[in-house]
Amino acid sequence: MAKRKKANNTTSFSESIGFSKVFHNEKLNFMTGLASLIIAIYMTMAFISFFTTGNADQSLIEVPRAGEIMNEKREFMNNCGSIGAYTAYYFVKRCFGIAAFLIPTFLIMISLKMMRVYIINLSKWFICMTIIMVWASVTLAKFITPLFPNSSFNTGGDHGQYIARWIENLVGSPGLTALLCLVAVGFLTYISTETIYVIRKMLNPVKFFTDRVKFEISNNKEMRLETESDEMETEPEHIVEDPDTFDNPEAQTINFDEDTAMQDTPERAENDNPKDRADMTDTQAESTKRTDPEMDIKVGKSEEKAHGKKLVNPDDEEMAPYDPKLDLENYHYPTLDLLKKYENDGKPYIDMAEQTANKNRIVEVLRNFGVEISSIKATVGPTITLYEITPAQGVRISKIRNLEDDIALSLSALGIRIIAPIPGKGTIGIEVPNAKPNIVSMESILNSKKFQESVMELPCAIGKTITNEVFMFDLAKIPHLLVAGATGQGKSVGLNTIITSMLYKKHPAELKIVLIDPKKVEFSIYGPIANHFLAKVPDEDSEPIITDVTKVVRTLNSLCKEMDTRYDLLKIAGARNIKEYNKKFKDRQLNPQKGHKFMPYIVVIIDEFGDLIMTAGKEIELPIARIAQLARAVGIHMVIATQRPTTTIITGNIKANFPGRIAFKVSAMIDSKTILDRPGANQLIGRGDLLFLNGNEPVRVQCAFVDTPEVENINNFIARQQGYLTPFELPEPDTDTGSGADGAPDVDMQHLDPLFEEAARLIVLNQSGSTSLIQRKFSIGYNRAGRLMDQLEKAGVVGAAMGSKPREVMIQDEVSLDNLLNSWTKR
Ligand SMILES: Nc1ncnc2c1ncn2[C@@H]1O[C@H](COP(=O)(O)OP(=O)(O)OP(=O)(O)O)[C@@H](O)[C@H]1O
Repeated sequence: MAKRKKANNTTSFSESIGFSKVFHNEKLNFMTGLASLIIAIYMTMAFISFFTTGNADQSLIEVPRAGEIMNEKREFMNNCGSIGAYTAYYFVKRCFGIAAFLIPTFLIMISLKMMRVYIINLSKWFICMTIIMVWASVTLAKFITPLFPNSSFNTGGDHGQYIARWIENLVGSPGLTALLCLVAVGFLTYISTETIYVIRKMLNPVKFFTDRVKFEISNNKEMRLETESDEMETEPEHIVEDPDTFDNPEAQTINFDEDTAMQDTPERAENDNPKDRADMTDTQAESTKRTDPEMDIKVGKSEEKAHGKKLVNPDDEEMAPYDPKLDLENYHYPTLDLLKKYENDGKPYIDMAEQTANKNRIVEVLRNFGVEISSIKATVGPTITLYEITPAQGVRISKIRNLEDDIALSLSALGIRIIAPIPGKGTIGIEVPNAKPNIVSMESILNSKKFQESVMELPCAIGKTITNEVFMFDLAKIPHLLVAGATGQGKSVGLNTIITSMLYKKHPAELKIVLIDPKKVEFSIYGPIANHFLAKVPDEDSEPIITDVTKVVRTLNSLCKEMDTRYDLLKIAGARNIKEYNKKFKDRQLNPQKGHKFMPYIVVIIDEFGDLIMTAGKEIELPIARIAQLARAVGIHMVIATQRPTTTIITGNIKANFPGRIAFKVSAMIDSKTILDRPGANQLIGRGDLLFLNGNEPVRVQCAFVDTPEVENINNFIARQQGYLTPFELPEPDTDTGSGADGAPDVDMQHLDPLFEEAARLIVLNQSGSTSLIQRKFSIGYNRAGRLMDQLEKAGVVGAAMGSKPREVMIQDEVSLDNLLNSWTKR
């Protein structure tokens, strides 16, 4: 698992003022938040009281005497005592005047955030409030205080007065006024671009009343229609930039390319139609002339509507498409400021001396072995440099391939890999690890245009290639992924990277994750988002992350059942896959009363799959293979990880059904062959260096690094928002016994399970008819425990199954149980 990494990174505001650590402890957070709230209220009361008592208390504060602060004789008039008087004196009188009220206001915001009442972007509010406070203090001192010449109270405080006087000395009163206006306008523009329109309107009011519609053609490719009117009935469309969501300006910029826009927007396509063009009125046609950008448009009187008969089917009228996100319509996707930035993020560090030395050594070694090359080119990646060699005419590729170890020796570096030839190019690649590897941050990956603009169903951005491109794949297309690598080489970080990138793109209504974690520690950080993103079989045990081996079988069987149900629904709906089905459902072509429902994607992530196979063997392998074979079309995808890439764990059955493979560094070539069907993974350098295979040739990728605090931040961000009431419920799996005529299962009571008697005693002693209790106590699989339970039902020890609840225990004490058991064993 990712250890906490100390990196030289830029810290966020909350980190720098020490809040980020506090934010991780819920109780501490709450109490600190509550304390700040009380302090803020106290400050506000002291400030208010200052207006009536400030003068009286001033002399006591300015000429302090020993012990006076104890206020034993109640010399201080302020309602909040001597501390209140001092606080108010300092902040209101000495600092910001009336504007000092913003200090307790900001404190209230901090407390509300810490108590998780609201999600507040504190850094943004801090900047805004500081600007307002400083500005207001100077403005009040300049303009309001002179209105009350007899008052000893200065509305802008000493700070305002001092700054106002200082600027006035430099630029005079008009200069100060202009400066204050400029700051105000600049600030309002920062808050909202609407300010620009208002100011334009104020500067040229006549034009705004006369020119209500204007066409603006900014360049040949773009044609923008700006309609500005005082009585605008429809709001102009703005692209709202949410600074909280993504701070990559490039990715937020939407370029409208003429060609694609014409294809994409139906309105444009219509206008492009020659017939429609002919129908355009002269006035409209003229409006598109670029040489005549300004014109009036008269809207002709529209035809009167027919009354009486309804032209539209009343049922169709309300058929707005179904939106699965409506349940959590205020859900905010995690923001990029939750992730860390690193030094040199995204930019490879190029050490020219190192590059030249490597090049010289490669050329020299090859020459020593009689291989001449005609050119060599280096591409520096985050952790690896690729040297592309073009051999001289007549040189055999196999000759260079055989020199792998010699080149590695001469470069005295581990992790050299030779790709001969590079697919699609007539060159040979030699990958050499950089002396100073760069960390690829998750932030740099998710903040890329490629990720933000991706329209993949399940986008997984896992890192950067050697050429520094963001590497992504669509898990929905893969459709199942096998991750393997020796311990400590970056598997867990890799799994977190996959989960994180999906969390950044998917709404809780669209994605459900089943987390299986036999190691018990890897996925526990995802506990807080259980009600948003996790799925589980309903059980008396509320833990949504499955750590118990016996429960894994149950969950996998349940997933098989969900898969079968989904296939049935797809069949009835006449859809070939989940995408088509969900589209039909959204278009309201499927009736929810007939069992149809919106299907979220389900991603099953199993860490340490090897452990499971060792303990439960076929019981695990069979459902996994079944899901892997069939579940693709119904949106169930699997990612399984193991640190033991042996053929006993990654069996032929598993391999055949997991076309997507990620190999982190492994110790032996044979392991690499097991995962990738070829060597290569044994030559990686670890720490997230991986080979991704899906089809032909593996791609070398440096996995993005996301550490535990980052994942916690993301999860807390999601957890603070409204979620569903429970994790997504998977169906109760079937036990493999049928039902008898009496409703009780068809059970073979001639061959009682050897654990029958012990299980009966366990149930009676605990007075709990729980299958998982039997599983846990005897460390047996779900199927066997289920069969035992059925035998106990038939014997009359427990009642019938009651869904996910434990069964009723029919025998109250051991004496009655002994009698019952005797009767059964005698038969
Ligand atoms: N992409 C990465 N970039 C930089 N360092 C990494 C990366 N991935 C992993 N590391 C480093 O390697 C360490 C081990 O990673 P990780 O915990 O993911 O290994 P693992 O294969 O899951 O090990 P185990 O199987 O024992 O859990 C991390 O703490 C981190 O220091």
